[in-house]
Amino acid sequence: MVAIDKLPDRGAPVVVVDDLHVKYRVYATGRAAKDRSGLLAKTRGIREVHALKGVSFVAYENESIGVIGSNGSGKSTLMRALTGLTPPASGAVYARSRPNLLGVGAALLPNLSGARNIILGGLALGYTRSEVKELEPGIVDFAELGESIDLPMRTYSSGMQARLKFSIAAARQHDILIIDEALAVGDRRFRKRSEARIREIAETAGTIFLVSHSMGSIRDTCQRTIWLNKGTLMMDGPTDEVIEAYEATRK
Ligand SMILES: Nc1ncnc2c1ncn2[C@@H]1O[C@H](COP(=O)(O)OP(=O)(O)OP(=O)(O)O)[C@@H](O)[C@H]1O
Repeated sequence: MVAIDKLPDRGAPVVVVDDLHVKYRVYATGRAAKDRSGLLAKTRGIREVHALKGVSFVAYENESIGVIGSNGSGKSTLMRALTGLTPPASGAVYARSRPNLLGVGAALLPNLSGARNIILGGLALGYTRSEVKELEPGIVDFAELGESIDLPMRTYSSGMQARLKFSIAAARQHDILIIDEALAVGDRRFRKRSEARIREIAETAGTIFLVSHSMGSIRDTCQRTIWLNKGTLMMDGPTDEVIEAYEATRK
């Protein structure tokens, strides 16, 4: 069901997803079950997971798009496909510029201080060295980590780590920014501030995808929402309508 024409005025198209299919090939070890002849049962071997099954949509300038769906519905797969990290089995993703995934986590090192990780995370997101230096005080302020900024990151709580990651990624304007569940672990006050920052990025010509299980965050941040179910696009339209339909199926 597509209710896209009910959305307000559109800017230029920024991302086009065209009949996107993604498949994972996994080696299943299977259970050590033997059949009656004493041979291993055929639960082992390469198995294919068809994670996205023909997803299509267009994202425009200035949009914050919520991405919802139950566990395993394909949300993270779709986001990784947008960044080019996961190749399509068929179909295509066209983007005006390379989308940045707010998941600098992989690049951050637990034994380095928050301050050193700001440099590392900034570089991983493609900021220049001088940009990182310039942005650093703002990042430290936004993360509100106080003196902990000089302690190793392994001493941070998961909420503190999430704040640092968000602050690094949101310090700069992005053309296309993908935020996958990063807000879920922060406290309420930080969540509100991050949501405000997301709206700001979207207003100044960015396009944001926010993947979340928190309908509150999606409602407060996104005018448009995409609902994925078992790898297919169930609905794409105004957030209130999509969340209402999604919640109706979960009662
Ligand atoms: N690296 C991988 N290798 C094999 N299968 C994978 C891989 N990543 C995801 N999958 C499978 O693809 C499907 C979609 O997973 P995905 O992580 O995209 O869902 P999701 O909607 O983001 O879930 P969640 O809400 O739990 O984060 C699932 O069946 C999952 O098991």
